[in-house]
Amino acid sequence: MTSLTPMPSLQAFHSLLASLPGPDTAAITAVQAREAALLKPPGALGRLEELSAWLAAWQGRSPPAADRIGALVFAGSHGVAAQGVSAYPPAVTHEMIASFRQGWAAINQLCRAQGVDLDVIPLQPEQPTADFTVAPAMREDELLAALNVGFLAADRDLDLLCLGEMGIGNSTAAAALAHGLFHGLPQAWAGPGTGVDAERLAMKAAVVGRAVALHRPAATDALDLLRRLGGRELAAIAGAVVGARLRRVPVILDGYAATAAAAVLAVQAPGALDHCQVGHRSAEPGHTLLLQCLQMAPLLDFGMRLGEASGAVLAVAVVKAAVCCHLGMATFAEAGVSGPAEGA
Ligand SMILES: Cc1cc2ncn([C@H]3O[C@H](COP(=O)(O)O)[C@@H](O)[C@H]3O)c2cc1C
Ligand SMILES: O=C(O)c1cccnc1
Repeated sequence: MTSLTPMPSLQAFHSLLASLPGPDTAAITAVQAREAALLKPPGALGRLEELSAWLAAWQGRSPPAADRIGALVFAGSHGVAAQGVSAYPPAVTHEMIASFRQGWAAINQLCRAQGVDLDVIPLQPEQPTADFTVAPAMREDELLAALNVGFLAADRDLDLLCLGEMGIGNSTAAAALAHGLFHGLPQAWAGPGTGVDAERLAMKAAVVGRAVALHRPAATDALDLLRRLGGRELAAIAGAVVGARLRRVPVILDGYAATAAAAVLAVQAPGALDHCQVGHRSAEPGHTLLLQCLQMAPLLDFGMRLGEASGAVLAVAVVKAAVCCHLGMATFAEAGVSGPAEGA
């Protein structure tokens, strides 16, 4: 069943953001009532219990499910890569798209391990965005088109959606977005990405500083910063987050790049990421800062810094575990186990 139609204008996207559906409070209450009756001291499953309630809230049903799980990897090319901000050449973006199709990449194996359906969605990888140190990365029509790619890609029947990216140079775009949205110092937001040396890292931070100095004064709002500093794959992630919200599909975001793309929505419309979890804390230092700004706690902390939705898909194991406990455990009454001691 599909139900989303392309957004005709950026104004339409703004309107959607201003009227996003909220959580299903009856489903939350039902999950919490069952959790309280299950065979464990109340709250003893910690965040697993919270995850069951979160899933139910945003799926709009109790009990929640975690059977049909998808991962979308959006891929795009960045003009800023020509500045030498990555340890790898821009051609890797295109080459990795081919590798995803062959099943050779890390994300292919993680999806197989977790029972997740993978879709790789290229956004004109042969045509880099403009170098944002000299001009806005995208025109308004390009931003709208990329948002729509993500928005419509999220239009599927799923219990959970993992979002990630591929795009050489996009850890620079992520740093510029984070710096543009949350201020601080460019050096705090720029990290090694694919593994640049100290000299290149200093140059990358300078690129981030120059880009934000150029674009922030002119930007009309957070979405306009995404147009100026983002890439097509990052805009597609933002579009997919909104599409999933409308389809009542909870989302797991991947690392630094995916979280920076989604952060645009949080700044534009507080609460816009309430149906999202962050799958892991990336080893990219800016991700920790960004999570603090967003007040989001990652599900895992595995020292990963890959992208490709890898951290989001790995975290699916945790969400599945939450649902298995919620559905499969007996209640005290069913098991005939004694409740708390009197007066304890
Ligand atoms: C072989 C290879 C596979 C990857 N898969 C994801 N990325 C990751 O690295 C890129 C960001 O780092 P930077 O900003 O330093 O270019 C993105 O494409 C991201 O998805 C990869 C990078 C490489 C080299
Ligand atoms: O956390 C990420 O998204 C990330 C980190 C390094 C390189 N590419 C992506």
